[in-house]
Amino acid sequence: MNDFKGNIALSNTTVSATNAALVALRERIDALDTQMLALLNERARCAEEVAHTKLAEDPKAKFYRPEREAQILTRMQSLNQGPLRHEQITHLFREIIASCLALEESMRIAYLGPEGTFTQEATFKHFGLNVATQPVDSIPQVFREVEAGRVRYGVVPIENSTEGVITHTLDMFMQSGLRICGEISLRIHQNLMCRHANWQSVQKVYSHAQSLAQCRYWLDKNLPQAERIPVSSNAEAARLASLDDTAAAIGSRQAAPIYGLQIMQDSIEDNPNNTTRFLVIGDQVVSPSGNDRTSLLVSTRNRPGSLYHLLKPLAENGVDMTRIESRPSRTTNWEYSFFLDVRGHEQDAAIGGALEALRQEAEVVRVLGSYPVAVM
Ligand SMILES: C=C(O[C@@H]1C=C(C(=O)O)C=C[C@H]1O)C(=O)O
Repeated sequence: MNDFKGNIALSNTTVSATNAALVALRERIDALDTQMLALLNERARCAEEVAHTKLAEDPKAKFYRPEREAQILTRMQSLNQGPLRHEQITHLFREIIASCLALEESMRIAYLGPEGTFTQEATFKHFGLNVATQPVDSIPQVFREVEAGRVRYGVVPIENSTEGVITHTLDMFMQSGLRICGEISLRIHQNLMCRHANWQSVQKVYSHAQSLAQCRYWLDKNLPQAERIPVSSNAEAARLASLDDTAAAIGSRQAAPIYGLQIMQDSIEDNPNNTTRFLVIGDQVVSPSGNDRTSLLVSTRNRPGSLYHLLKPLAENGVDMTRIESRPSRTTNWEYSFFLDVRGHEQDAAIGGALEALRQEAEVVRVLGSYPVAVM
C-alpha cells in the first residue's frame, strides 16, 4: 500500500514538474513566435519596398525572380543546422517567399489538371499553397493560356525517372516561342485511397497507367484480387473511387480531400526514388542564379556524323550535357530536332562559345531557357 501511495505521490510530483517545464517551454515558444511574427512582417515590408523600387525603374517590371528565390533557398539550406531538416526549412521558406511575392503582385498559374494531379502538387510546391491556379485539360492548353497572357506562368511535366520523357511537352517547344523559366523536381509518392477503411476488400483499383506501373509489385502483394483499371488521370481515378465502395484509387495525396477519400496506405510506389521533373514556362528571361541549367532546341539535316557535329562544340567548350532527346522535326521527313540540357547559364562564357560554334553546324539553335536547377 505504502509503496503504491508513494508511487502516486512520486508521479504527482513528476506530473507537476513536467507541467512546470511545459509551461516554461510554451512561454518560450510564445516569445519566439512573437519575434518571428515581427520578423516576418519586416521581411514582407522589405519585399513591398523591392516592388516599389522595381516599378520605379521599369513600369512593366516582372516581380517574380526565380533565380533570387533559388539563391535564398540554397543559402538557408547551407545555414541550416537542424533539428529541422533541409526539406522542411525549404518548404517553410518557400511559403514565406510566396506570401511576400503575393504582396508584390498576384499571379495566376496554369497547370496540367485536373485538380488533384501531381502537376498541381508540383505547382504548389514551387509557388506556395496560396497561389491562384488554373487547371487545364492538356499540355498544349497550358502553353496557350500563357501565350494568350491569361496566366503568368504554366507548369507542365517533362520527364519521369521511371517512365522517361513526356514527348507532348517537348513537341510543344517546336511550335511555341515560350521560354523555360524554372524547373520543379517532385518525389512522387503514390497513395492508395478509398471511401472506407476496409481497403483490403476492394475489387478495383483506378489510376493513370503510369501510376499503376509504378506500384505493380505493391499491388501484386497487397491487392492481388483487384482489377487494375487505367484511366486518364489520377484525379479521374479518385473521382471514380469516390462513387464506388468496391473501388480504390492510386494517386497524389492532394486528390483525397478533393474527392472525399481517405488515404489508407501511403508511399506505395515500388521505387522510393521515383521523381518527376516539371517545367515552369513563361516569357521571362531569367538571370543567372549560380546553379543553372540551360535547355536547347537544335535542328539539323540528317547527314553522316550530324550528331557528332552537334556535340563536338559542347565538348570542346567544356559544357556538361545532362540530357539529350531526339524528336522527328515534323516539317521535313528524316530531319531531327534535338533537345539538350546542359549545366550552366547561357550568359556563361563556355555556353556562349558552344552556342556560337553550334550555330555554324545546325539549321536551328534555340535557347529554350536558362533557369535555376530545382532546389529540392
Ligand atoms: C523581394 C523580391 O521579389 C520576389 C520575392 C522574393 C522574396 O520574398 O524573397 C524573392 C524574389 C522575388 O520572386 C526580390 O526580387 O528580391
